[in-house]
Amino acid sequence: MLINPTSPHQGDSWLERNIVDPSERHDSPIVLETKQLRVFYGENEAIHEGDLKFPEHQITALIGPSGSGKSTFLRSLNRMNDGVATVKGQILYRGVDVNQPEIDVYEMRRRIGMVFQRPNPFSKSIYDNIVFALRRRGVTDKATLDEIVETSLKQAAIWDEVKDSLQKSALALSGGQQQRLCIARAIAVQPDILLLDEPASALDPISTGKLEETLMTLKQKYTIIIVTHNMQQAARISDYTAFFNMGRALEYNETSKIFTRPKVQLTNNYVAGDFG
Ligand SMILES: Nc1ncnc2c1ncn2[C@@H]1O[C@H](COP(=O)(O)OP(=O)(O)OP(=O)(O)O)[C@@H](O)[C@H]1O
Repeated sequence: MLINPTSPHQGDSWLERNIVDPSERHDSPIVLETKQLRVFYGENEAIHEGDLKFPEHQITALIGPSGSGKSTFLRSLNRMNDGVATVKGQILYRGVDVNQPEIDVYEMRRRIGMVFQRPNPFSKSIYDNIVFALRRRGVTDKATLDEIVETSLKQAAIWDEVKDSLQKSALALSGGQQQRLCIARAIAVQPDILLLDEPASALDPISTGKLEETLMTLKQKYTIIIVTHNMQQAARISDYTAFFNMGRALEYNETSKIFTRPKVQLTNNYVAGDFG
């Protein structure tokens, strides 16, 4: 079926969709799953079809044109949209719905951490950025904190650059270093999943390359879901890719298939650069 992306919305039937279930083709368990997800900003329904399953220790990229709902979808996964948007349907983290009223949101966000588009270190030392959440959780032993600082900075591939200046202000770091510091801060609390919303969009190509290398290493320990506008980046680093359009996940498959043999015409048009 030929689809014209500029066609007016004509109900569901005109859209082809092709969503795979990674658990059918991959040994990794599913750590996060959305079911019948719908997200509203007031009357405006920003997500109306986004049932996806995210496999453990894989990188999944969310791609699609501006305004297609990628960030809204991502931010719903750990309830960053609380108070801003209304979320309907289920978001199952290891089988538990994160939207249940009894969920401890603070603890849930420890397990499902987020790194934002612009690096947002606290106006504190590099060391204090990493230990901030740990101290709030009652960890005070200096040797323990020192060890976590070193491990987190090493995992985020920034240790060698900052190990001699841990007491320096985080704001004195370059943008790329600040973003890797924010990743170190997110992993210091031992999350299970890392959500990243266009983490390289404010970075130069060299910093972007370092960030991508870091993410490829981190997937050995964490499940990663990343929103990116950069198609090459999605192709380089992700195992699975979901293509969003007009509030729907239209196609979801292994990244190599999305970029070489997409099944939905609109995905093909998008990855070929015909619109966006
Ligand atoms: N805080 C908000 N309040 C009201 N509407 C919003 C809000 N955030 C997003 N939207 C709307 O929801 C829709 C999806 O936006 P969203 O930012 O999720 O898309 P996106 O695919 O991430 O776009 P981009 O690639 O430009 O960041 C858009 O119509 C947008 O205007």
